[in-house]
Formats: sequence, C-alpha cells, structure tokens
Amino acid sequence: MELRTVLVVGTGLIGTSTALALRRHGVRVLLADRDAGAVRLARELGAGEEWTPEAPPEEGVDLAVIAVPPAFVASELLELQRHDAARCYTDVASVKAEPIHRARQLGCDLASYVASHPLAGRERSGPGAAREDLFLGRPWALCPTEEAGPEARAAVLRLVELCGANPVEVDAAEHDRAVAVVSHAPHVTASAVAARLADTTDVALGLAGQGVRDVTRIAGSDPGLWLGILSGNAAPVAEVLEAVARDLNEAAGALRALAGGDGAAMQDITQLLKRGVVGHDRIPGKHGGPASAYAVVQVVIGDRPGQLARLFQVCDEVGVNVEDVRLEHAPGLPLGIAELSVQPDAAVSLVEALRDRGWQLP
Ligand SMILES: NC(=O)C1=CN([C@@H]2O[C@H](COP(=O)(O)OP(=O)(O)OC[C@H]3O[C@@H](n4cnc5c(N)ncnc54)[C@H](O)[C@@H]3O)[C@@H](O)[C@H]2O)C=CC1
Ligand SMILES: O=C(O)C(=O)Cc1ccc(O)cc1
Repeated sequence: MELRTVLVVGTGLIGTSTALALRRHGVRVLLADRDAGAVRLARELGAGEEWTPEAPPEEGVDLAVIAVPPAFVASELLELQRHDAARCYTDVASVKAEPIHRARQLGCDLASYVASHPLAGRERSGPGAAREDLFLGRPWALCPTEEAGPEARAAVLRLVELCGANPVEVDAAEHDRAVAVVSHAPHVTASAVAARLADTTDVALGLAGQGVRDVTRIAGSDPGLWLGILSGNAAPVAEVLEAVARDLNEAAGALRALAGGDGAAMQDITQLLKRGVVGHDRIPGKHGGPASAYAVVQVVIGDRPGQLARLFQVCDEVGVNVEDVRLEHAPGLPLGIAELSVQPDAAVSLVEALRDRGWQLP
C-alpha cells in the first residue's frame, strides 16, 4: 500500500524522526502537537507542514501516527477517529497492552488501528533531538488485534519499511513482557546506578570512565515520559526488577562474606559475572542479526577538527568497512582514543596501514 499523506500527532523525538524519514521518501506529512512550539520546530526542521483540521487535504490522510506519551494514545485515537482524520491509525508508544485495552474500552474502531512500537530512541526528547535515520535497521514491533483489517496492517507495514526498520509482529502482552526485560527494567537499573552519582564526591566523578557512561546513558531521559512508560507496564517491569534485585543482593552478600575472609564466596560472584557474559553475548548485533565478534582497533587521536575524517579516509583507502565507532576522551588531555570495530580479517591490514601513515596505536 502506498502512503501519500501521513498525519503525525505528537512532534517530539519519535514523531518528528518518523516524519523526517517519511519526507525523505517524498511522503506528504502533516504535523500536529498540543504544543505549538513543537510543531513549529518540527516544521522548520523539514518534517512537514502544519495540520489544519478545518482544511483537511483533498486526497485524504492515509495513516495517522500517534506519537504521544502512552497514557494519551487511546484518547487521541478516539478523537482522531471521531473526526475521520485518516483511513488508518497507529501509535508508537513503548507499552502496548494498556493503550489497546483503553482504546477498546473507549469504543475506538480497532479495524483501522494497528498498534506499533519502534525499538529505537534516544535519551533526549523533543523535535530538536529527532533524526531521520533513527529507525534504520532497528526492530519495529507491530501488535495487531484480531479486529485489525488488511488495509491498516498494510499501511503500518509500509510505514515501518519507509523508516528503514524491521517489522516484528508480536502479541501485545508478549511485547510488554519482552520490553520489560530489554528496555524498561534496564532503564530503572541505569537510574539506580546513576542515582548513586548524585551525591558522590568530585574525586569519584573525576575518575569516571566509559563504563559508567555506557551503563547510565539512558538515565538522562525525561522522567515524566518514563513514569508514563513504567506505570503502563508496571507488573512485568516489577518482576524483572525483583530478579535483578535478587542477583544484586546475592552479590552484595557474597562480597560481605569475602571481606570477612570467606574465600568460598568468590564462586557466587564468578557465577553472576559469567551469567552476565552469556546474557551480553546474546544481544543481537547491527541490523538485528546475531552479534558479530568484530575486532576493535584502537587509535590515539588528537582533539582537533578533522582528525576523525582523516582516520576514516585511511579506512576508505584500504577498503575497510567501519562497523561501529566509539570515542573515549582522556580527561584533562587534548587527545582521546577512537575504537573502530571492523571485521576480524580486516583488522591486520588496517593496523598496518595506520602505523605506516604515522598514527599512534596503543
Ligand atoms: N523516547 C524514546 O526513546 C522512545 C519513545 N517511544 C514512545 O514514543 C512516544 C513519544 O515519545 P517521545 O517522542 O520520546 O516524547 P517527546 O516528549 O519527545 O514527544 C512527545 C510529544 O507529544 C506531545 N503530546 C503529548 N500529549 C499530546 C496530546 N494529547 N496530543 C498531541 N500531542 C501531545 C508533546 O507535546 C510532545 O511534543 C511515547 O509514547 C514513547 O513511549 C517509543 C520509542 C522510543
Ligand atoms: O536510548 C536508547 O538506546 C533506547 O533504547 C531508547 C528507547 C526508549 C524507549 C523505547 O520504547 C525504545 C527505545
């Protein structure tokens, strides 16, 4: 099914990112938000034109994408359907069972609605944080109810395709249990670790490395939005957090025993660390495929303009594809380390090429 005109309601991070991706494919995008400033900024970023409900487009709207906090999805759907705003509807909320249940309670038309959720985002909110490539290669869950009609299914599938994401059809309750493990409980855990830093000493913060930055990145997200996400998926998230808390309690108990001279407690800690490695290795890699063991080439780079561009130029010259890149800054020094993830069989030639050209590899 072709999407000619799409209405995006909620022009924050996800709504504006969706709109930008659609604009790139020439789709006409209409923008709405209860915050006029958010629509204005999204429009200035090239995400589309302002929606004027009194003057709907002649061709009609093929799909309305509801990109507002989970608690407002069902009421927004009802309101849009009452005004016959579009032929088909979807939402992008991070929880699925509760908004669908509420939509059913409110008497929304479920034939023209397929709930969905892109598994991609950022720790920043609002249209200013939007990126047209946010969804590239990412999973995008579709949770059609049994009432969902073929036209709505096709429209939402096309949306996912145009955003460059991978559609994954899953039952709403199963979706919510899954994201409790892979997104919602990790978020709370990140917040708990980050909360330890709120009143720690400047000396400790001065010693912070990449590990703590990685583990706490998502803790910088909007608390209001996350309160809505967590309360919409409360029981499944609580269950995962209880399991995490059991592991943490056992680790603390074992470390107390170790501190008291009980060397046997090392076993318990090793077991948890090993289970952690197993879990980490199961996270799928780029494009949702199995995690690939890339080789990591570390290069010292000066904190000057153009250094990364020069580094990529060398990769290009020797025909090495950079699968991922990470920058680690040396606190207080005008240099850092770039970590280039490459296919293992490309690492040796890249290392040689970099050394030949005078780059410093630690
Ligand atoms: N932040 C993330 O990384 C991800 C968020 N999501 C989901 O996407 C949805 C939007 O989240 P973000 O874009 O991150 O939030 P955001 O805070 O960047 O944008 C939400 C926008 O919705 C508007 N809004 C709120 N209620 C409204 C209403 N009743 N009618 C019209 N506009 C309304 C707000 O003014 C705001 O501009 C949420 O349901 C969230 O669970 C999904 C995937 C990732
Ligand atoms: O920032 C990240 O890496 C995320 O994973 C963000 C995210 C937040 C909420 C979602 O429902 C999906 C993804």
